[in-house]
Amino acid sequence: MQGIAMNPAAPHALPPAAAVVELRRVSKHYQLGDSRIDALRQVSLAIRPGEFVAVWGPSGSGKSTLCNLVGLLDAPSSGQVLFDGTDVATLSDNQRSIARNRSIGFVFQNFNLVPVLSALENVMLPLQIGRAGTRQARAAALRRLDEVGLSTHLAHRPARLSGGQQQRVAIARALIGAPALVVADEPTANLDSSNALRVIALMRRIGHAEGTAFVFSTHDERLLDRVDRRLRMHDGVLVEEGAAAVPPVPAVSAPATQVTS
Ligand SMILES: Nc1ncnc2c1ncn2[C@@H]1O[C@H](COP(=O)(O)OP(=O)(O)OP(=O)(O)O)[C@@H](O)[C@H]1O
Repeated sequence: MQGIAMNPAAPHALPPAAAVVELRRVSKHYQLGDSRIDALRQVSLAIRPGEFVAVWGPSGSGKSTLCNLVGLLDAPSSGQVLFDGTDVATLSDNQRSIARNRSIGFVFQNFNLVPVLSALENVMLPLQIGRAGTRQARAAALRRLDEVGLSTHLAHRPARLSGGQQQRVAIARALIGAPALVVADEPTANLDSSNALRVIALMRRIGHAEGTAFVFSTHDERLLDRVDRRLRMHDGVLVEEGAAAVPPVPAVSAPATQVTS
C-alpha cells in the first residue's frame, strides 16, 4: 500500500454516508512530570464529505488536540483514527505523510504564509513541493485565488495584504491540491468580526460546492450559526454535537479518496 490518494477522476466513488475521517473512542494524554493531562477522553465522531463543522469550547478543552488528530498531525494514546476507512495506525510514517499531503489541507491562526513569496507563489507552493509542473501549479493557483476573490492581488507579498486577505490566500493554498478535508485551527482568531464572517462564509461555500469537508476550531460563538454541525468540547470530552440553524447545502460533487495499493 502506498498511502491514501485523491482520485479526482472518480468524484462519486465515495458513498454519501462514508466518513472522510472517523474517530473511535479516541483519547489523548500528555505526561508532564508526575501529572497526566487528559487532553481528549473517549471522543467518537465521523466527518463526512462536504460537512462544515465547528469545534468550540473554552481554552484548554481539547480543540487543537482534536484538530491535530483529525488532520493526522498527531496519533491518539488510545482508540482508532480512520481516514477514508483505513486505520491510520496501520500506516507507516511515510504513508501517513502521503495521506496527509494528498488529502488534507491546513489553515492556521497566523496564516503561515511565506513572507518572501507573492500570493500566487504561496498558493503554488504545495503543488510545486509535490513536483507538479510550474504551468499546472500556476493555473491551479490562479483559479483558487480567483475563487477567494484575490485575482487582483497575485503579486502582493503577505506584508502588503490585510489579515483577511492573507487568510484567504492561506485558504486558497489549503485547497490547491483538491483535498478531501481542510482542518483549520482558530482560522479567525486574528481577524476582525467582518473578516471572520467573510472567511467562514468563503470556506463554507467552497466546501459545499466541492464536497470538501471543513473542520475548524473557534472560541467565537458568533460563528456557530454559520456551520452545519457544532462539536462542543469541555475538559477533553465531546459534550454536545448539534446541528446548526443553517441547514447544510448538499455537496455538488464529493471528491473521493481511495487507498491505493
Ligand atoms: N504538547 C502538550 N504537552 C502537554 N500538554 C498539552 C500539550 N498540548 C496540549 N496540552 C494540554 O492539553 C489540554 C488541551 O489542550 P488544547 O490545546 O487541545 O486545548 P484548546 O481547546 O485548543 O485550547 P486553546 O483554545 O487555548 O487553544 C490542555 O490542558 C493543554 O494544556
